[in-house]
Amino acid sequence: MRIEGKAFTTIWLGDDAASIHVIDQTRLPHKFEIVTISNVAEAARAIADMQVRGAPLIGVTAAYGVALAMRADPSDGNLDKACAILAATRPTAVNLKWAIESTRRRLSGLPPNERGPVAYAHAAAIADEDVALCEAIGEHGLALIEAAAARKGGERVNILTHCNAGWLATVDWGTATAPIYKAHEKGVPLHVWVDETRPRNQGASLTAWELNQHGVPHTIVIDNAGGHLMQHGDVDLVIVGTDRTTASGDVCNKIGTYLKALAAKDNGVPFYVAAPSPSIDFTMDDGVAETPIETRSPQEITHITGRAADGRIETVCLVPLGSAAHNPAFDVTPARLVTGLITERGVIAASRDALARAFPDRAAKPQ
Ligand SMILES: CSC[C@H](O)[C@@H](O)C(=O)COP(=O)(O)O
Repeated sequence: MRIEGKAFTTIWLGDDAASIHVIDQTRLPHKFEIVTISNVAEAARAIADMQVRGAPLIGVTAAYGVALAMRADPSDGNLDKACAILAATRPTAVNLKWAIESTRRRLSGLPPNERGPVAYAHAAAIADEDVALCEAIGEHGLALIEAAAARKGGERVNILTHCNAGWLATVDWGTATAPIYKAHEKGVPLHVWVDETRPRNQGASLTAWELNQHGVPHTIVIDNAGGHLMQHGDVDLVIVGTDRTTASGDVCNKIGTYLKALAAKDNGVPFYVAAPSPSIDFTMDDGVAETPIETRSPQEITHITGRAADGRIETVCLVPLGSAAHNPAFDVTPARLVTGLITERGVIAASRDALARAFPDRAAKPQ
């Protein structure tokens, strides 16, 4: 993707071929700052503090985190320690576990002196694969947007999205945004309703920022507006991402996604989930009962950060002193509410059979 005319991915290797660089997503949309990560503790902190976020990017960052640890000390003990530190950062996005386990499998049989270079190559391969998966999702999702445009006789297609399942959540393209970028590039008239996504406002701060960078027409709405827009025919399709989709097609995604799916069902609006295979957890079945839901700090609800008129970044309190706040960061949308999963292998039903048919290689194997 291009930021102010310059091509960027969201994570890249430093000139020393050891440290990695990422965009600090806690500073957007106000400041575009690049952070250097030089060791596994810094990688873990960047994930936990959400300087990097979004399921696919969390996975890639963790893979590089293991590589940084192996460069410092390639012993078995340090491999275990690095994997444990990274795995403890965020519980919900399965890409984290997937990337750590994939890296551990790749390294465990190797002599320690080979582990550093192999770990870097493996992290780079995971990053490259993420770009390819997102691009394939883009092509399959493009067909859905083109079909909607054809149904509307060429009138603009209104797409609603939640949180940031965009370029910033991945290495490139995004998951939910890949079809949008592909359609926009192809000249399909479209407009995106961007849910602000309280409490951290990934929609208003991140999705809006990247759509702006790419000239995609969009409008930010409060999280509660989606049902109203759907009732009035203002949403043609919903496309969201996923942090963990189970073998039966239940979709865990940013808190508030479930309510959008209910409103979409009630209004006959197609509800699609862009789901690259590393976000599918074939070891899990019942998403509501089994998905570990991250609870984040109440301060994300009670306080808000923004840019003051004089340009200073300020954090202010929104609530009465003494009120409690509870901050579950994800919810689960049952498969019955999902029109389809846009995977790298095509658009499929959110069902056990369809997932097993599309991914026979993954469905049979332990994660
Ligand atoms: C493609 S990333 C996964 C989701 O689609 C995204 O919306 C999301 O929930 C990210 O959560 P975050 O808590 O910002 O890491």
